[in-house]
Amino acid sequence: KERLIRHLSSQPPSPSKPQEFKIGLKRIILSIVLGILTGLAGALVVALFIKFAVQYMNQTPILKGPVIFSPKISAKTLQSALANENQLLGSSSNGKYYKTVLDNGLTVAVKVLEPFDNGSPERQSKSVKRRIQQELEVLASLRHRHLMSLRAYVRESDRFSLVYDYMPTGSLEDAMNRVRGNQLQLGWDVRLRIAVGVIKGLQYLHFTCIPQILHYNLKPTNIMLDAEFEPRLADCGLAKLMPNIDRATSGYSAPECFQNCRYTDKSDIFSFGMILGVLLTGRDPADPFFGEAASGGSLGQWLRHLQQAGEAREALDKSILGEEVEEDEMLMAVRIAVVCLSDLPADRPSSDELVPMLTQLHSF
Ligand SMILES: Nc1ncnc2c1ncn2[C@@H]1O[C@H](COP(=O)(O)OP(=O)(O)OP(=O)(O)O)[C@@H](O)[C@H]1O
Repeated sequence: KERLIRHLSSQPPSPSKPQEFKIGLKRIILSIVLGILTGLAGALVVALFIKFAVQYMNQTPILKGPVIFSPKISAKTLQSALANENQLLGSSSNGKYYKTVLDNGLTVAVKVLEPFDNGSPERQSKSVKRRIQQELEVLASLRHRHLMSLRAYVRESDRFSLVYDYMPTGSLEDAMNRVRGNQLQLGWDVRLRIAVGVIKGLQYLHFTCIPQILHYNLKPTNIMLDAEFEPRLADCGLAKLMPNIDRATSGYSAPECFQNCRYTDKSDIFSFGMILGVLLTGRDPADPFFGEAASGGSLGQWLRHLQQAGEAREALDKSILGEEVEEDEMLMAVRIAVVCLSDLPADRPSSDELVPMLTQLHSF
């Protein structure tokens, strides 16, 4: 009996070491598997959440009527002004610009874009409208001294109208046409100020905006001038916005645009080089002179040829020649224009590099 009591009171025989190890291993494996399963379930929940969030964002309602970003404009005055017959300012395959006076006396320029939809299915057309609407919200949020601010937009069916401030001085194209017709004198200091303003506007789009915004259609008709001839870039990003817009037909477009290659910030820089060339020479790139063999076939080739031959002075607009110091600046500016007009995008400087290059030409 004594032996039985001693046996009952003693501890149960402890499991042997390998058994203990096996149990521990099982527990570890079980916790790893459970951990992986929980992780996978969590990832699935997050992925589903993102999917629904994206779907929800895509489902943002398509706004009808005017969307206003300026306190000076009301939806009612804008709609009644748009219903009137307005003065045509400019026209292209992408749309028409009209001058409109609102009831409160404010004069605005309205770009009526060509309808973006040509019989595509309802769902596709809705997603295009949503995308355009989202992009317009981004464009409306841009604020820079050298950019035209989008003041409002109106969507009617499959057509968008964009509202900007009216600029009485018109565009750089208008100003250069008056210079060519001897109706306006634009000195080198003003022309350089215009070039600096344009490149600062591009620098903002290329380096301050996140994600980067490209202009896609930089040319003198899209550079507005204020009363002091300070430039403001118009139609920023519009060419990308509209699915059926005519993109690569401007004489200011980079060679890669015609070869169906990727459009980059350096393609905008090529257009800037053309604009600098126009400011320096006073010539229109569409001038028949550039069609002749003697000119090399384009404003860019002509400038490059004269610069390499050490005859860049020949290219300068006679009406801006004068002081020697200024002429040195102009010759430096010709070199800058030529490098911006390089065939290879990688050989062109960025807008960030061009701002100091141009501002250092002259102390502003
Ligand atoms: N905000 C504005 N204020 C005053 N005039 C303007 C304004 N916006 C445009 N214009 C006038 O309209 C002209 C440009 O018209 P439009 O944009 O239709 O031509 P485009 O630039 O050749 O076309 P696109 O930009 O579609 O390729 C300018 O040269 C200018 O005379």
